[in-house]
Amino acid sequence: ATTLDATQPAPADQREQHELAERLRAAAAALVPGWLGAPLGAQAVDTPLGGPGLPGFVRVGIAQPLDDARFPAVVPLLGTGHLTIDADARDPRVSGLVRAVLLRLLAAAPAGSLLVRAVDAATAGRLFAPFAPLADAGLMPPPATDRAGLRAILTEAEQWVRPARPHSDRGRRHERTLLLVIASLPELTESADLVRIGALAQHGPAAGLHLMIAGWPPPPLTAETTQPPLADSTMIALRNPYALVGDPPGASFGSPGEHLPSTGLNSPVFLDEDPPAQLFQRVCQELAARVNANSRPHLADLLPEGADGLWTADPAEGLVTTVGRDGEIPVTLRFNELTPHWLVSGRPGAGKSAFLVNVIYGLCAHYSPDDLMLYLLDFAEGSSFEEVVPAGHDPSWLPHARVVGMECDREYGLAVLDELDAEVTRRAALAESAGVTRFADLRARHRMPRILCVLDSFRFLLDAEDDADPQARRRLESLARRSRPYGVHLVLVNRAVSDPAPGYGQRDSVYAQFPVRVALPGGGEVLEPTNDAAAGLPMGSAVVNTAGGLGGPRGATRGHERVVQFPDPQVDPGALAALRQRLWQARAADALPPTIFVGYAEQALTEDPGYLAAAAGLSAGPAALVGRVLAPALETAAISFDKSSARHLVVLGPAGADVLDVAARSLAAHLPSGAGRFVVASLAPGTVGPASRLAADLTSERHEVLMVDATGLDRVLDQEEPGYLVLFGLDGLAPTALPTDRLAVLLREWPNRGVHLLAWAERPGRLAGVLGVEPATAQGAIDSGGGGATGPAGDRAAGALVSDLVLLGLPEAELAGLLGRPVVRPRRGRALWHDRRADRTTMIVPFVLPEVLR
Ligand SMILES: Nc1ncnc2c1ncn2[C@@H]1O[C@H](COP(=O)(O)OP(=O)(O)OP(=O)(O)O)[C@@H](O)[C@H]1O
Repeated sequence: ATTLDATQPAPADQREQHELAERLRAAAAALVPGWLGAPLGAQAVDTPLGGPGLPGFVRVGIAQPLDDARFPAVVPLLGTGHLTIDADARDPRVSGLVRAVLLRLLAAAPAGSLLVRAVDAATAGRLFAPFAPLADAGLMPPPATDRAGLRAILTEAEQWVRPARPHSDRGRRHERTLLLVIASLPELTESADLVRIGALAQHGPAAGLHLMIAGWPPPPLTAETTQPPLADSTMIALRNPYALVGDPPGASFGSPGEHLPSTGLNSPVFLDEDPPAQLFQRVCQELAARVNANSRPHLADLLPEGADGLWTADPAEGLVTTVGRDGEIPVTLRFNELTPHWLVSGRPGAGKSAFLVNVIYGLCAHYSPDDLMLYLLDFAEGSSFEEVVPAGHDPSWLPHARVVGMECDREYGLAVLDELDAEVTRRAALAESAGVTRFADLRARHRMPRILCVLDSFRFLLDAEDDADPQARRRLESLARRSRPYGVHLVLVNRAVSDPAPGYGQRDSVYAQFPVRVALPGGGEVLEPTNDAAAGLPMGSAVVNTAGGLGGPRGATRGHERVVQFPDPQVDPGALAALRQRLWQARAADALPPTIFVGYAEQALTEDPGYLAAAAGLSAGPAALVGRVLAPALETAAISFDKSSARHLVVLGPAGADVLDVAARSLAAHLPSGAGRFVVASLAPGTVGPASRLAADLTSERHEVLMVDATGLDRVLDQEEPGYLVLFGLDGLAPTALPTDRLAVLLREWPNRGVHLLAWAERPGRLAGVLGVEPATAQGAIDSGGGGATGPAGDRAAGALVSDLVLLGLPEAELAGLLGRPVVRPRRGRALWHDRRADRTTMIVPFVLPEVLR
C-alpha cells in the first residue's frame, strides 16, 4: 500500500513497483483462478465451468500503476457485499464490465448455485440478451425493464431476505445465492424503491443476496432521491479512460492511518471489456444444460437417506413412498386403508415403467421383506419388471419379490388373484378370531407382510378376446374390495392406447376401489372427464390424485391433486443395480428367489426343479412330468405313477408327441438306473424317429426297453409283466388291431398288473369314447366288448379309464366334448392338464424337448 501510495510522482525505484505487481499477479492467480480472473478472450472458451464453491472474489479489470506494471484488480462480492459503479450501463465501459463480471461469476459458481435477477431499463433488456439461455433453466429470467418489473424483483429479493423464509425455498442441495444486477434503473424510479434497494443492501449479504448496481448512487434530482452509497459495497468510479476502485466492505486497499485515510486502490484500473459473443454462448448453454440435468429429480431423492434408513419403516399403518417432487416439495403416496389401491395410466412410452420402478425401489428400500411382499405382473410385451430379477452377470433379485411375471397369460394373472384372495380369506379369519378389524392390530398379533400386487397392462387380464370377461372383473373387484383392511394392495397400470378410452369413473364397481389415480402423459382418462389436469403433461411428470381423479375449480389449489416430476431410473442404471445388490445382500439367509414367469419363454424339462431332483435321485416315487402349472408358484405338473395309483396318461393334440416324449423321459429319470421296463411303440407315420431316439436314450440309462411296431405291440398288450407302455400315435392304430372295447378292458386291467399307458394321439377320433368324460359311453364300450365290471353310472372318477389327459391344440368343441364342459382353448405353447380323478383342469406350460432331441 505504501508503495502504491507513492505512485505519484513517479517513484524513484520502479523495480519495487514491478516486484509488487508481480506479487499481486501471483496473489490474484490464487484468489481468482480460471473464469474469475483470467482475461476473457476467445481462449477462455475451453476452460471447464464450475468450481468447488461460491466464488468470493472476482476480477473487475487491470490495475496499471505504471505503464509497464500491471496486475488484476480484484474485489470481493458474493459472500461479502455488493458492487456499485457510479455510471450506469449506458456507458459501454460499464455495460462491458457488468457483463464480464456476471459471466465470470456464473461460469465459476457450481451450476445452479447462483441465481440472477436483472434490471436494464436503458436498453430495454438488450444488455442481458446473451444470458437468455439461462431463463429456461430457471437461473435468470428475462430482465426487468420498467418500474413495475423492478418492483417485482425487489419484492422477490425482499422475500429472499425475509428471515421467515422456509428453508425448502432455497434449494436442497446447495445453499443458493441470489445476485441482483441493476444495469440501469428505470427513469424516475421512485425514492421508495431506492430506499428498498438500500435496505436490501443492508440485510442482503447475511441471507445470500448480493447487488451489483450500475448508476449508484442515482443522480440526485431531488432531495428524496438522493441516496447514500450502498452499505457494504465496493464502489467503482469512472474516470477517463480508467476507473478508480474503492475499498471493499470492511477492508482497505491502503493502510489507513499511516499516511492518509485510505481511498481505495491507489492505481488506475482499466475495466474489463465486453467478453466475446461465443463465450456467452458456450457458458450459458452449458450451464443451462447442467442445471436442467441437475434439477431433474433423482432416484436417490425417493430413497431413505444413508444406509441407516434401509428397511426401518414401519408398515403397520400403511406403506409410504415418495413418488416425485412438486417443485422442491417431495410428494408421497400411500397404500393404506384410505388409499388401498392405485390406478396408473399413460400412453406407450410415457414413463409408466419408470414410475413403477421408482415406487417399487422406494418401497423396497424402506420396508424389509418381512414387511412387504411383491407380486409384479406385466401382461403385455415389455420389460417393466426386468429391473427386479437377475439379468446377465448380475445374479441379484429384489428379496421382496415373490412372483415376477412378464408377458403373463390371463390364467396366470387370475391364478395370482386367486392366491391373493385366499390370503385375504386367511387374514380375515385370523382377524376375526383375534377380534380385530385393523391391519395394524392384526399384524401386532401375527407378523405378516403387506402385499403389493402390480398388474401392468391389466386390461389384458380383463379382456378375453373382444368382450370384457365378467368373471375376471368379478374376481378383481372382489379382491380389491375385500383386501382393503388386510394389507393387500393393488396397482393397476393401463397402457392408454384405446380411443375413446374406457371409463374409469367413480361409479364403476371395479375402479371405485382405486382412489389413487396417477395420470402420466396421455393417461388423463383415469381422472374425471372434467379434470383436465393431465392435458399437455411433459415427459417425466404425472398428475397424482388421491380422490379418484376428482377435479375442482380451475386454478384453485387442490389438496388431493398434485403434478409431480419423477426421475428416470434408467438415467443411472449403475445406481439402480447397486441398490438392488445392496437389498439382495441384506436378504435373510433362507430367502428364496421370486418365481419368475416369462410368458413367451419355453419351459425346459432339464431346468425343472422336479426333474433335477429326480435326476439327482431325490424323487418320492415315479412320476411323469408334463409341464409347469400356470399359477403363481409355477409348480411342476407331475403325474404320479406309484404302485397304488391306477394311472394312465394320454396326450391329445397335434403337437403332443413331444409332451409324451418328455413325460416318458422324466418318468425314467424317477426310476433307479436299470429298474424301469418300457415298451416303446411307433404306431403312426412320422413317429419312428422320436420313438427310437427315446428307446435308445432309455436303453443307455440301462432300463429294459422293447421297441415295437403295431404287430409287436399286439403281443405285449396282454402280458403280465409290469412296466410302461409308451405309444406314439395311438390313433394310427387300425381299429382291427386294437378295437376300442379291447382297449377299454386293457385300460381297466393294466393297473392291476402294474402296467401303465403313456400315449399320444393327434386327435381323439374313435378314442373319444374311451377318453371322454361320459362314463356311460366308456362303460358301454367295456360292457359290450369284454363284459368287464361296471362302475357306478355318473361317477366320473371311478368310471374314468384314463386318469390324466394333456390336451393341446384341439378345437374348442373337441375339448368341450372330452371334458364335458366348455373350456377356453389354450393358446400355442399352452396345454390343459385334466386330472380325471380330481376332476380338475389346469392350464400348463408343457415342457419342450431339449434342443438336441428336436
Ligand atoms: N422421468 C423421466 N424423465 C425423462 N425421461 C423418462 C422419464 N422416465 C422415463 N423416461 C424415458 O422414457 C422412455 C419410456 O419410458 P418407460 O419405458 O418407462 O415408458 P412406459 O410408459 O413404461 O412405456 P411402455 O408403455 O412402452 O411400456 C424411456 O426411454 C425412459 O428412459
